[in-house]
Amino acid sequence: MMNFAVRIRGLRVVRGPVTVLDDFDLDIRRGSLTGLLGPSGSGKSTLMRAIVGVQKVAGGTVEVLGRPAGAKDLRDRVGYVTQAPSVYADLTVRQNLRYYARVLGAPMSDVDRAIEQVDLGSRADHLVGRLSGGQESRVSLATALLGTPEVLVLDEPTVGLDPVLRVQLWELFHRLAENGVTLLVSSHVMDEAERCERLVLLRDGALLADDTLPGLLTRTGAADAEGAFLELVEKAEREASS
Ligand SMILES: Nc1ncnc2c1ncn2[C@@H]1O[C@H](COP(=O)(O)OP(=O)(O)OP(=O)(O)O)[C@@H](O)[C@H]1O
Repeated sequence: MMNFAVRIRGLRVVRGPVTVLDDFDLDIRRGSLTGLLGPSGSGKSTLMRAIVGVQKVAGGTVEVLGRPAGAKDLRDRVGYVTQAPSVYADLTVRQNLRYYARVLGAPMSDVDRAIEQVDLGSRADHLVGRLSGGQESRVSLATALLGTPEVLVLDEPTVGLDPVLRVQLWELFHRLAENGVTLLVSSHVMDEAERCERLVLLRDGALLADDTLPGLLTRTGAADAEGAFLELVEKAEREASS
């Protein structure tokens, strides 16, 4: 049994004039909930795109569930939610999910289950175009839960959500991980870090840390994830200038 859901070695991604990731390595254990943190522009979305196989890469290898990222047979095993809404405004929540279930070949019984998981039961027959931004992003998330994927890659799923909903979504992520799903969840909100088993900190496309929160706090002497991140940034800058 392979222990890693994602294995990345020597990944290099160039977008336009920018080398976003260079000689990048990362392993993600199966069934883990990993937070991908870093400031805007640090390369989080690019890394996620490489993992789901929609990013052109200039070098290195990305393996997901033992297969090359983007392989055809990974299609229904890997769920991906981007920051841009991917659902149809002129369809209801349920119609959107039925459509995606059909495209993915997922059972129709998944539709109501996914709607409940993102707590949109009371909005199931509302047009997506009439929902709030946070509700709409939960519809996108629900589409990724269809077909019970083994790996979920979620790009800032909690942006624009109120604190109560954020907590509920993190509880859902934990439940999924307990059931063996591997989750990679990006955020630029450091306090969300405290909800992950493992934290991957990115800065300017470089891996600043890949550790547990307690490990990070011990290593940096900081009181919280934000402090640890700042300490690691300063350390990297000291090393770069010496
Ligand atoms: N289509 C593109 N063409 C050229 N450069 C790009 C493109 N998309 C992103 N980049 C550059 O790649 C770098 C990383 O971007 P990326 O979107 O991966 O960061 P991010 O950490 O996800 O940021 P955010 O939190 O703002 O989404 C940035 O410097 C950005 O300017």
